[in-house]
Amino acid sequence: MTTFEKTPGWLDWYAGPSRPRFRLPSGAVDAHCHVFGPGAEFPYAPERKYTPCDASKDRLFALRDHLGFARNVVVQATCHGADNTAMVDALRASGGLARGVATLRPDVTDAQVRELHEAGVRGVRFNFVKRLVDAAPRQDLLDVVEKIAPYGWHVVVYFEAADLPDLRDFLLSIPVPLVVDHMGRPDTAKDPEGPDFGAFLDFMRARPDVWCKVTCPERLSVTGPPALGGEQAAYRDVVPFARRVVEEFPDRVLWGTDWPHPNLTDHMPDDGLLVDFVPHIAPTPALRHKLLVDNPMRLYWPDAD
Ligand SMILES: O=C(O)c1cc(C(=O)O)oc(=O)c1
Repeated sequence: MTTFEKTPGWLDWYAGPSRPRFRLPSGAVDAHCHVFGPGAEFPYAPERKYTPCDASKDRLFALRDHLGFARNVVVQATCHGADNTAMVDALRASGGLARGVATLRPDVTDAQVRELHEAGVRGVRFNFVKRLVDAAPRQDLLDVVEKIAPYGWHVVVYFEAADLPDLRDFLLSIPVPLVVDHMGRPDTAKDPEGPDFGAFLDFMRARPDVWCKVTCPERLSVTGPPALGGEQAAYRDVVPFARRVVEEFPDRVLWGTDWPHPNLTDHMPDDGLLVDFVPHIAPTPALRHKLLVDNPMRLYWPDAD
């Protein structure tokens, strides 16, 4: 049995989250969350940039039920590299209530992609955040796209706002739908109406199949206050950014908890209070239903009734 020592300063997920005041619509999907290990069963990858606390599928499913979600989309975390075993184990244990996003190397075989598809994987993640992964050659990424395209998968992309100008043309050349993590990580100290976030909105306008996760206020907020201690006005500086995206692109936005919140250094949010953030960025019941139910179902469970 392998034991792992957490990265110094690692913040564990919040035990005992509150029950959200905002009642999620029936059938809501937590469209961005992860499992970590447990490391003794599913060892962390040698090439990882951090070693997390364990965050098992059982904990994830308990949180799903506690918060009032019906389904999860489990995104492969970089601490597991391209070994998708823990994520796939969660999908298989979910009874069809979880879909997945994998990390793949260009030498993946068609049989392996098919097996992942059968387990519930519907996307592949390309990570351009330098603190999380070593850069992959673009040709390798295009080779992966060629393998997944026949299965109707999409590409989830994670990048920092400063890297968008360099990545834009490459990303827009990828011939399958794109899903951007965490709004392309805007600098929320800047003006949401300014040129930097404008460049991100332009990127979304460039193709009708670019989607956006309006997630991670706890990561993007500069001024807080944190979602702790019953705070109902958490992360207010992030609201105008997320709301702009939700209002302009109501049919291609997704939301998720990001549990178990890798690499936070300031505080670990109460996930119940994070759910209470949603009505601030999606102010009407119709927008919330698209964000939490219709959109993720169209992308991840298109054949469900
Ligand atoms: O896969 C990960 O390691 C990862 C990390 C972060 C982050 O550190 O920002 O965010 C994510 O959504 C996923």
